Amino acid sequence: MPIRTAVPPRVLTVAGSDSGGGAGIQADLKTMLALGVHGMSVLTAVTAQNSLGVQGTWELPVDAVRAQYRSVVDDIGVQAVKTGMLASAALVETVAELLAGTDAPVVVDPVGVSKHGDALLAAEALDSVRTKLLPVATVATPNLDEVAQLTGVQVADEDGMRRAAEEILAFGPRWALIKGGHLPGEAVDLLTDGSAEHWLRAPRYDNRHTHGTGCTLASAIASGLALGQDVPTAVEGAKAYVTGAIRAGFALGGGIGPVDHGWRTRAAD
Ligand SMILES: Nc1ncnc2c1ncn2[C@@H]1O[C@H](COP(=O)(O)OP(=O)(O)O)[C@@H](O)[C@H]1O
Ligand SMILES: Cc1ncc(COP(=O)(O)O)c(N)n1
Repeated sequence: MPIRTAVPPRVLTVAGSDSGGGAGIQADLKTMLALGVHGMSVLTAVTAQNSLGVQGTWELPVDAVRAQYRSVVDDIGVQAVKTGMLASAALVETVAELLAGTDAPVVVDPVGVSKHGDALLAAEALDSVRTKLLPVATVATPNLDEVAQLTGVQVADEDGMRRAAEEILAFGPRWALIKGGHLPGEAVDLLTDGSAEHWLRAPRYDNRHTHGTGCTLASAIASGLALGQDVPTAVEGAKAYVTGAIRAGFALGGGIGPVDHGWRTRAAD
């Protein structure tokens, strides 16, 4: 077999580790593999986590985050970046400062609380997310709890999603993707840059195994951007991927199981 010379686009996730393998760094790298890009990681925190909740969290020192980022960017290079759990104000500010220096598109998933209600971001870090991290985002992907934390807007319907998007865009990201996964009915998300409005609709699967949906969606968007897609195309492809992964979610553990990142390669059963 000839030695391959072409290289895939490279995508970097800056996020926390989920020992259960459903969310965080693990979800991000699995998504990237499934979507045909080379995934790389800057670890910000380690969680002891499973389908029942988060049993422990350990943050990495800011120097360890800076060093990982420099190792990846200075040698291998990145075509897109995704951020997830950043844990503390110091880590949010360090990551925002590093990303201010990249030309690559940045997808910010402003992770606040896990599906089980465990805090993944210190309350005093919210202001750094608003003023330092969101301004460097190409796309910000808050869920409705994160919208409430960041803007105070309580979304109950699609008009509320529009209001939420305006408030998120005011912090400076180029696009806002407001995820309506926590509303009843269809799984509806709103993508907007303040002028164009794209509504993404998918059937809601009555599947409680949704651990990692937000991480998966944001990593899939970053993968699409690295492959050269524009933002609406990357978001549309990511929505289709996460919808399939939710539909195929695994009943692992005694609580909320993970989505199936490999659903496209697994035979239907
Ligand atoms: N039960 C479900 N069926 C289909 N899509 C869903 C379901 N729950 C969430 N989604 C979709 O999954 C993606 C992640 O949304 P959400 O669960 O709100 O994010 P997070 O994981 O950050 O809380 C969104 O596109 C949302 O519409
Ligand atoms: C390390 C880490 N990062 C992110 C999430 C959010 O994922 P979810 O909202 O699906 O619990 C998580 N639970 N753990």
